[in-house]
Amino acid sequence: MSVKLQTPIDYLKGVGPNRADLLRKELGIHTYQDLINLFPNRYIDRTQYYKINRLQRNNADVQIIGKITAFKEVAQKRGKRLVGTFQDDTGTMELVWFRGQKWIRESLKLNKPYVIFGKTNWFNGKFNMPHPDIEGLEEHKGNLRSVMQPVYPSTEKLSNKGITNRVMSKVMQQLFLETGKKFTETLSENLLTELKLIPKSEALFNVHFPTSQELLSKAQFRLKFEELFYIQLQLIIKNLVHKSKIKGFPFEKVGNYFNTFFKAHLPFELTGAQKRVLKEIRADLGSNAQMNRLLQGDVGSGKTIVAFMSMLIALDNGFQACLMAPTEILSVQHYNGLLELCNNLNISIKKLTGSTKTSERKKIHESLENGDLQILVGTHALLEDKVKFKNLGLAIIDEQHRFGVAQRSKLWKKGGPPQSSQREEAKKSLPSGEISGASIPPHILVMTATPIPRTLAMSVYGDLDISIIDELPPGRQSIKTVHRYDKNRLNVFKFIRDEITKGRQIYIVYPLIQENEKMDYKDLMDGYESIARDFPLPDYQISIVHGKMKPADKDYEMQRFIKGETQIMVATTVIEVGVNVPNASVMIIESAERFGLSQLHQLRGRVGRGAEQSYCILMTSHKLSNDSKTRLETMVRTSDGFEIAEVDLRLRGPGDIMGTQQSGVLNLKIADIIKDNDILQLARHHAKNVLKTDATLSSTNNKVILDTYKSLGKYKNIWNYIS
Ligand SMILES: Nc1ncnc2c1ncn2[C@@H]1O[C@H](COP(=O)(O)OP(=O)(O)OP(=O)(O)O)[C@@H](O)[C@H]1O
Repeated sequence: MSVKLQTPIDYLKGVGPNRADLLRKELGIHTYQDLINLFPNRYIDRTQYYKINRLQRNNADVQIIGKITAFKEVAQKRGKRLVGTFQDDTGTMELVWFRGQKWIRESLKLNKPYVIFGKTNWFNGKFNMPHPDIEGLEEHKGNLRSVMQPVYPSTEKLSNKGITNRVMSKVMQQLFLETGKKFTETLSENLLTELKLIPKSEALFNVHFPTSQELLSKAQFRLKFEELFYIQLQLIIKNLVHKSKIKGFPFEKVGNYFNTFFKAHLPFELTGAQKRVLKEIRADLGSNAQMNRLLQGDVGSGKTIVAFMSMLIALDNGFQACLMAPTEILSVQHYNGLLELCNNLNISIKKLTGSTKTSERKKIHESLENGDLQILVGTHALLEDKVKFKNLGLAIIDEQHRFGVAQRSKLWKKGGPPQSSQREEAKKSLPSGEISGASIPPHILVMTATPIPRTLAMSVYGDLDISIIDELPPGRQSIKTVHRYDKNRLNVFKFIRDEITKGRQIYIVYPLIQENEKMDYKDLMDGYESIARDFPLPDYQISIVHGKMKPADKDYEMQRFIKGETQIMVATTVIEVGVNVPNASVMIIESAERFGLSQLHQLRGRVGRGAEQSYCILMTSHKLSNDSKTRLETMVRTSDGFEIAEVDLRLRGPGDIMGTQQSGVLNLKIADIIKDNDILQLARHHAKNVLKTDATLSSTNNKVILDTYKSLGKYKNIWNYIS
């Protein structure tokens, strides 16, 4: 059987070289197996028949039994059309063909019972059906698709090239005929029995030729479960292998740095969530495995202190730590924040960014290599080859979405040479025969302020451990969010004046979308000028920050705002992540309809960081699309980052959410990451269970799972294994 499924699609009767080419190019179908795994995306109920006198205008999926009583050719502007009079016991209508007329005339017989299927139009006082799907009544009765007709994805696109849905169904029938309808089972007996799943062969048959809704549902459930099960199995195994194979340095103790800070210098009491997450990190760092953890926390939830205290554990064990942020502004801010926290602890900390002067750079390189420097904060400048640590024990990455996996792995190699003394010490505590020092990577903590819907996190980051800070520090007031139109601008400006009089600061953010950069900069500069007119010197001071400014100028403007020397900050989204100015209490987002939901949420997170009541005003001037309306309404309704992320996922689909590209979620053939969330949870639960009792999948019962798992490519196509 396996030989058969690998057969190139050209060999299937009814395909031929032209169709084979189309199938390959347009649908990526090369073999019999690819074809079997092209699942229909919907089904038409073909047990219902219309009567001609019950037709309404523009009915889709209409099926009628009747006969053709006459043909005529009608001249039209270019060429002619063929018209057939079609009659049932209630009336007549017309069938129309604009091409293939000769063949139609030859193959269809007058007065023979036919079943026609298609979309009806109303033209010249009559119903007609152009290019109907047509078959003899007898043939129709014996046809499997006469119950529920599958509609295959993309056939619409290909139907004018000859691959109609009907052709696809025929080809599929032929395929099942040639393969004998028998396919190797790919789930274990235990799973089949426990979950009452139908066998593989039955599922494949019923998904392509369903004979009832009930069987179709069972077939879909089984195949969706299977698809998600193997993705989850793969992710969990990856995580387990990581934990058992990739050794990390066990940070055994919590020492002076941590304890002194905790007892004497903690600026506030930690929230329950911060404590829980710190415990999770502490447990990772103390184990023999390398930590590979994602720290999710909504904007303003207090990730920085967690990051800092994790660094203290590294320092307590004689290791260095680093923190990498995606932008200069953010890394400077992190640096300033951490510098303050380091103040009483006598810790050496430096920052390294693109604008660090060469002489300073040299000093940093030296002190990193000789171990004098304990913490380095910076941008991707940290990844440069010249940056060598003596013994990097913990690397923290803020907002890794912007860095990507390749850069994350670059940090892995920065651990430092194996001969350093702490490394030697740490190695001694590893079980004997483990990986050599050179290949022991630092622990990695990835922080993100963009909540990732749990469903997606499970699929995309299933191989990372995830910690969530789901509690805001006490005393935070919710940010009042409103949507205002351009015509309300005067009121909005009055509101800004009032807030400034109270001593608050204001952000005004303009969109900046790369494709339209020129226009956007013009909008920003026009906006700036108009604000400068309405808020004139010397009463008002305005900062402006955008991506085209030199880093030093940006920093200067940013610092003026942070110090409270300016009251208004006009900016593009460069201030989107992480910027922390507690006195800023109003966020005005211009052309808010142009921002994505998670971006709006991030921007709003820049206010509400102090004790004062804060506001977010979403300004729009244009007519809104439905999606934009949903985005703005969601922002006004809720400030829960996870809820917002769920809506975002529904609106944009997983494809646009960063990080999904590397995962299997985009290649799903039958399951839907959003709609099939329940099946996903079930699949994850069972994948975990199977591995809990039989981690190596070596039991007889799990042999089928092991075989299937082994034949999986790197999620490229989870269905490449039936044989
Ligand atoms: N437990 C706490 N109690 C009171 N204030 C806290 C607590 N934790 C953090 N904060 C304060 O809350 C503010 C936000 O914290 P932080 O900057 O760490 O948030 P964040 O999670 O990094 O958010 P973002 O991703 O938006 O930068 C800071 O001013 C910080 O000092």
